[in-house]
Amino acid sequence: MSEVQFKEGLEDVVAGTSEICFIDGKEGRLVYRGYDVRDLAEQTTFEEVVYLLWEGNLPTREQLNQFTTTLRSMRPLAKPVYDLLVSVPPSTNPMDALRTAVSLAGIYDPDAGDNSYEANRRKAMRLVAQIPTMVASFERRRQGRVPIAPDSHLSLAENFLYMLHGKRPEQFPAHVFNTALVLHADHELNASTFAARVTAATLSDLYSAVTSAIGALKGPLHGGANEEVMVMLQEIGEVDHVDTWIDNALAQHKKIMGFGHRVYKTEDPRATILRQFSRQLGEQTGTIKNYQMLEAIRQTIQSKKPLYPNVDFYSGSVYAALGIPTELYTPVFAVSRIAGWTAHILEQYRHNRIIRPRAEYTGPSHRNFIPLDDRE
Ligand SMILES: CC(=O)SCCNC(=O)CCNC(=O)[C@H](O)C(C)(C)COP(=O)(O)OP(=O)(O)OC[C@H]1O[C@@H](n2cnc3c(N)ncnc32)[C@H](O)[C@@H]1OP(=O)(O)O
Ligand SMILES: O=C([O-])CC(=O)C(=O)O
Repeated sequence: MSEVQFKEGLEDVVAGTSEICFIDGKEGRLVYRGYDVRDLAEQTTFEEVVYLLWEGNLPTREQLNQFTTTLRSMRPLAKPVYDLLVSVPPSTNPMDALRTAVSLAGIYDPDAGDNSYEANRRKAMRLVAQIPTMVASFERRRQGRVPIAPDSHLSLAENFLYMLHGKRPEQFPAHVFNTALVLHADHELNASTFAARVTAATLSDLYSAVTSAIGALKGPLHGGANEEVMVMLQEIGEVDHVDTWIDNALAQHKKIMGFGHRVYKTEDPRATILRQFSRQLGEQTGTIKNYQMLEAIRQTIQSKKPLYPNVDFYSGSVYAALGIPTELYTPVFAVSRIAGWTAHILEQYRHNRIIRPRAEYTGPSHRNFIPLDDRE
């Protein structure tokens, strides 16, 4: 029998060191490179946060101009990647389309095969620039429409909404979407980032690491929960039905999507900010019912259990108010989290040791071998 101690789900296990992101789960604080996410949320562009996560410091205006100019020039997709996205069946799950497009993009990356730091930094930039184009192009395909080419005059947040809807967004929706991207950019060793680091730690390439991460993000216990919250709202239907629906779900020990967190033992600070946007945008766009139902769910749950909303609880209602279809909520998470994944992959390459934990063996101990013809 193994002498190795184990914690189910690796709860509270410290699996590495990182300079990128700090979470105070008791106080409900999220910090990127020393900056509280509440300060960054209202005052920075997503591009500044990408720079911060990668470089460790906020850029000067000149550095930011150079950085965004390069990012904007990298938005168009390689032709085979574009062709893939407009040819897979429209019924394809958008996360599957994104995972496959990212994997294919790795083959056509001009730095493919080069695992130097500089090449990986350029690959990371291409992915931050191109994942929005991939997600929007596939959404147009799903709708039976022609993809819209990126507009290099627009910020990353504005350009994504433009590629989705075919018109430049108003200032407030673009600001809200930018803030959502800032809030989702990194979160320490969450499941998808851990998957990315495990792959990178074998010294596999950056695209393989990001493909691993996308697969992990898709699951409903992680990034996929934001879509499940909207499915739950549709199932409940009316604010008046919330109490009964939640009572039944809890009695059946069902997990309420968008609630609970491995690290936060209080409200997720990102949920607090997104709740305000959910209400504001809900009032402005006639989608306030989503917010009202979410608040009724929160009150019902919190009257029974010390459980708190996480980032996925309100994000869908914000995206719905921005005209983003439910099936895109998790891909939109990837549009932002690519910043954190790549920051962690680059950090892993800089101080690498293969990640290889142990398992506590719970199978049978010694058994006598029986030749094939003697087995019953
Ligand atoms: C971006 C993100 O990934 S944020 C997370 C998104 N995921 C979700 O919203 C899915 C719903 N939530 C969950 O499944 C979980 O809370 C997770 C996966 C986020 C965290 O899981 P864990 O840290 O393993 O917590 P665990 O499942 O052990 O829950 C601890 C206790 O809280 C309860 N609990 C946790 N989350 C929920 C929930 N969403 N609904 C109901 N009860 C819950 C559990 O039943 C358990 O209760 P018990 O001790 O009486 O058995
Ligand atoms: O940290 C986690 O486990 C999940 C999460 O909130 C995130 O990835 O943003």
